[in-house]
Amino acid sequence: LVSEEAAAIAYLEEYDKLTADIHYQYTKAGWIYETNITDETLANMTDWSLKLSDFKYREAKNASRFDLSKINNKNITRLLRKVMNIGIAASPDTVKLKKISDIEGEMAGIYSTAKGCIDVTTCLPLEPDLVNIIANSRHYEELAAAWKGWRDASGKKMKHLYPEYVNLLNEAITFDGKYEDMGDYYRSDYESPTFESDVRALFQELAPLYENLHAYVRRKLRQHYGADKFPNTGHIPAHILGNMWAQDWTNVYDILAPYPNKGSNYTITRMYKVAEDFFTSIGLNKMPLLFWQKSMLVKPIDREVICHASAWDFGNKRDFRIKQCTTLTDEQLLTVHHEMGHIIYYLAYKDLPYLYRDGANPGFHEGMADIVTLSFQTPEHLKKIGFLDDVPAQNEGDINFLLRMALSKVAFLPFGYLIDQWRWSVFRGDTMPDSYNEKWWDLRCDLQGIFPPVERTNADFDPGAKYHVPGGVPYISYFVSFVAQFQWHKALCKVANISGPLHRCDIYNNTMAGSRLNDMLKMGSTRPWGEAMLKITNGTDGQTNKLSAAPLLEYFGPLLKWLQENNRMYNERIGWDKKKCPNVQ
Ligand SMILES: C[C@H](NC(=O)O)C(=O)O
Ligand SMILES: [Zn+2]
Repeated sequence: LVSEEAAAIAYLEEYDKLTADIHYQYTKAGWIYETNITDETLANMTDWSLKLSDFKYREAKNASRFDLSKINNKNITRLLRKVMNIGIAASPDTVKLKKISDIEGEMAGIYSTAKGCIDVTTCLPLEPDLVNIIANSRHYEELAAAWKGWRDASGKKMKHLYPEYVNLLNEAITFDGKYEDMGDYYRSDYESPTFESDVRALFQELAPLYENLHAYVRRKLRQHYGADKFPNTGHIPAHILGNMWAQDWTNVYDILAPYPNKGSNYTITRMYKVAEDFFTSIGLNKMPLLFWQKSMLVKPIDREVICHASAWDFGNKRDFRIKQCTTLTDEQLLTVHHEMGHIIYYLAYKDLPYLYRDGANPGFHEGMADIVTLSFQTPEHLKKIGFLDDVPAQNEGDINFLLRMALSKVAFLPFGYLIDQWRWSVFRGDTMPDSYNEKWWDLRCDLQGIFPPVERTNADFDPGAKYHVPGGVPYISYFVSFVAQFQWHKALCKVANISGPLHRCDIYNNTMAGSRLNDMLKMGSTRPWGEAMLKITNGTDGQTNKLSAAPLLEYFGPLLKWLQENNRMYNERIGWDKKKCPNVQ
């Protein structure tokens, strides 16, 4: 009699090959669609997504024949559970699954081909045109036109699709009774029953830092745009923060503090080479030749593409790509490092069983994508790589540098937190279609302290104006990433014996830091993520296997002190009226 375990091992070996092959086909179909949006490429992608669902459904049935209670090898049972954890593919109703793919394809198509009109004759794509207006214009009305134009052309156009999308996802995911709703399924990636309350506690711990940054930025923007633009509720207009979603404020740094513009002696390829050089300097992998041959690094001129930057693992251990409509800005240099960080993670775990080729949790993959940005943005480093012509060290003191980092790493926190607060409440049925937009602005006004520059009603669908909502991509992973990356930065700087304040630490060229990081990366998702966290933080002054806001607060400690003094000196109110939102019905 073949033991249950031996039979399971034989099955998993066969499964590993089959799943890699079909995922290769599915990923290739996705790539062909995203880099050339047509009816045919959409149909082909939908066809492969249904083939993949069929495969998952069939193999989940096959794997369920094993009696897990008779297998005490934790690795085998973890793999078998992953074969059976198939999300919405658990639904046998392939008509509904096809409908879900069709709606997703339609929403992604609307989002990626939308042209926002800034006046009666000028309609522009999001990237790079509208993004550049929001980043560079300093005219209130021009910014408002781009902000409104984008939302009218994207979210508003897909509003009618979202209610059915939510219902179909919930029907499919609750079919086998494992999950309460689609939000419950998304959260299960973190393998923790307390995950939702853990992230809420982290957010509350970080709120005072955000509120002090918000107060300072509001005062400086009020000086620039005039007090009449700022309601006495304390909110900041959503469209003057340099980013279409007000999630990253680095583009208005020039209003907030004097700082030289970025160097012009850069090319797109050099941006990628600089990023690669950082990873190889700490002992991590180079990009494979295929990466340079197959990636799409600039926006094509002859076809519609999905411009939102992304990193791709084709599942055959060789083919890894980035798709990015790269432009020459420092925000984009961050994104280049971000997407390449994903590729480094893929390369670190590429020889694991397919089921383990994943981040320890989704936030870890995003955290790895960002971790080097905490080192490479130090002024000394930027000068070293020539991205800055000259860093006026006397102006670029600690506070200016920390302020700049806070405009991306602190400003983001409420946004990274709130998207899935909205989405989870929709999947739970707490937020119904007739209050989608109202709930969205409740959260944006309450947690981010911003308000819409033009009237919003429930005819609008502003969540749909952010890529990840029509894209069906979870977002809490970015919030988790922003917390975890500072834990890792602190630990790696300790391992690298780099002393001094955390925000001045640069692990460039430090292979001890790189090898400690790689120890975590090569684990993939073989173990629950707390063990992966310990792999990095182990033995570095009291960090544990949990998420902790302490390293982020330590990194920005000097800035918080300065902000509190500055806000007090100008008698600037901290915070805003959380339950009042101007311009929202
Ligand atoms: C932070 C997130 N990054 C990403 O999608 O890669 C975003 O762009 O909204
Ligand atoms: Zn990412």
